[in-house]
Amino acid sequence: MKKIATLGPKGTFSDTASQKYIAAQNLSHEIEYFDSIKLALNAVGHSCEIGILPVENFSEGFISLVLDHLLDADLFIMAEIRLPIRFSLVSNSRLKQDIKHLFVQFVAKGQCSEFIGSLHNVEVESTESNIESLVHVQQGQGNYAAIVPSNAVQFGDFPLVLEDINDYKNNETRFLVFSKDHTLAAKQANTDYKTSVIVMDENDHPGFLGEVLLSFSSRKINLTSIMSRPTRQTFGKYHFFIDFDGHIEDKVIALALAEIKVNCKVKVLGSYPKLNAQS
Ligand SMILES: O=C(O)C(=O)Cc1ccccc1
Repeated sequence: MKKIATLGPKGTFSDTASQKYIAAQNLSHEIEYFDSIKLALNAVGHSCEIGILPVENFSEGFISLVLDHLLDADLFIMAEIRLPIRFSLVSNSRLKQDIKHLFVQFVAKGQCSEFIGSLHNVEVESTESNIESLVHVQQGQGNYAAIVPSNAVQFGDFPLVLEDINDYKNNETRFLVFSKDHTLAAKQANTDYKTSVIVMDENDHPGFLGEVLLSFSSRKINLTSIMSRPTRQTFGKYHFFIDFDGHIEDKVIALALAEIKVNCKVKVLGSYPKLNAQS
């Protein structure tokens, strides 16, 4: 049976995103859970055909670990998934002020930073997944607490449950569906597409970014995000992750990319249906 690699264990937001994708696409894939985002990414094209991992939170921005993996790995983006994200705090203590040790997944930390800032004299420990945080409290001492997906806890599970502790009420995370297979799905009519590329300035030259942006703006191509990541070779050199509206097979997009390729290396990560929050 074909497999999807995601961040485990069962019950993580990545699991929820994977289940959502399986249902929407009517897939019969089995989910294989990994202990970290990195391990799940590494499994794509090996034990699993597909990987589904978080890439961007609407308040915190991109998860660098995932972007950096895309630089080196030969992965293709097949789809995006958007998921509403709500966090609760659970604790074995009855009172918030009795909490001494907090477990929080490293992506969740930034999304609940105001709440975490309201805790005093608490040791904060990063975890790999929100369910790992939950398990620490289920198995741990009285003064332990964890930030967990709200749908992972039920009334009465813990002496203390504080709901909706995320900094922004309409919190959302975007997940990407990755594969090693670069075959583009046939472009559907009446579907809005988005394309992701990495632009690398091979021969560092003045005006590089301005030229790239002009190739898009002069053709009225709408950029939806631009993000720089250090090349990790030397200070001051960056790769640019650029998302824009349109499909790689659209004439204007092909022309823009051909122009950019004259001076820069371009890695196309994929063209996939663009989602809105309700999708
Ligand atoms: O740990 C999880 O549940 C994940 O899937 C990672 C994550 C963390 C915070 C927001 C979205 C996804």
